[in-house]
Amino acid sequence: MTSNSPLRLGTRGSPLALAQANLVAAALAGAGAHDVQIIPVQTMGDRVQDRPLAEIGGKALWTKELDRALIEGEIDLAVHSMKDVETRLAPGIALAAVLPRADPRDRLIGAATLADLPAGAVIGTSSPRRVAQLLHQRPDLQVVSLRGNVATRLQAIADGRVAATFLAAAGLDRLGIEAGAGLPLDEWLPAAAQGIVGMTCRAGDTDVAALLTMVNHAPSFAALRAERAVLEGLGGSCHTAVAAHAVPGDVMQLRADLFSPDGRDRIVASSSGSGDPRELGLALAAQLMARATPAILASLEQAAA
Ligand SMILES: NCc1[nH]cc(CCC(=O)O)c1CC(=O)O
Repeated sequence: MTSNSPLRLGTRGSPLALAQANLVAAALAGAGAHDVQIIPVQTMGDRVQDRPLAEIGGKALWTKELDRALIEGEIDLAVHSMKDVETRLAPGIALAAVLPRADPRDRLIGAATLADLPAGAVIGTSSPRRVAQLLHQRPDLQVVSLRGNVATRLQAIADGRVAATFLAAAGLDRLGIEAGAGLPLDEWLPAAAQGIVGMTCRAGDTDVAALLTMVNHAPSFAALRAERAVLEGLGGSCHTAVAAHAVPGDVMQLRADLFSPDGRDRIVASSSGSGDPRELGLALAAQLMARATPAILASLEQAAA
């Protein structure tokens, strides 16, 4: 990058991804980088919409093409929903900054509360975490796979194909869609990193890294590191039914729930500390692992395979 060439920002092409890219471009403009070119890149995750993410190869589907575009110098930074970014970054890729976290909660669409769902109702979601959390509280419900972008999933409710679904509040808010009821954090934890938009660049690209550091929101980055460390410690992937949420501060509060895939077993753990967020997350993962049931251990082994 030279000072008079545009900064090329790579993003997925979905409406949500583009909204997030625009937020990053606005933040960069605030830091003096006014010449930002947004470059949509199609990923495998966007192309294959009819099968669960866990089945078609996991989170790397969202990032691989953007990673390649970075490494090959087609773009200077990439913007990601951090919840979709694998725990281990690809070689040569660095996570440089995050925006201030948006609402981290899941929203239930189709009913005001989980208790309001009629017995046996059909719920659409393809997230192993949401399936397990739901069945833990409501084993009577039926779950069917439902993928696609936010609009597709809302349409499934409108069409009556499912009675309810879950969407991240952050995504709905960024798209300006008012729908659903936020699930309280004390009853329903979100995915690690939910609501956090991150910026990656080539490792060693000090010019871009310095610019991104100017827009970084340090408390959200700290929360992200703790939550991602929970996944790291579990060897977690998008197959794993795990939820984690950190509240940053002088003393960070971290909670995580780990479920068996059928939702029958749930391990809850929490901790707080003022040290390294990653160490806090790894320690919490160790606590969870020490108490994991046979069904949970089997699902973690399967996810790692
Ligand atoms: N898995 C798709 C995905 N990745 C990030 C978000 C929402 C935005 C965010 O969490 O920052 C969503 C949609 C959803 O789960 O409803």
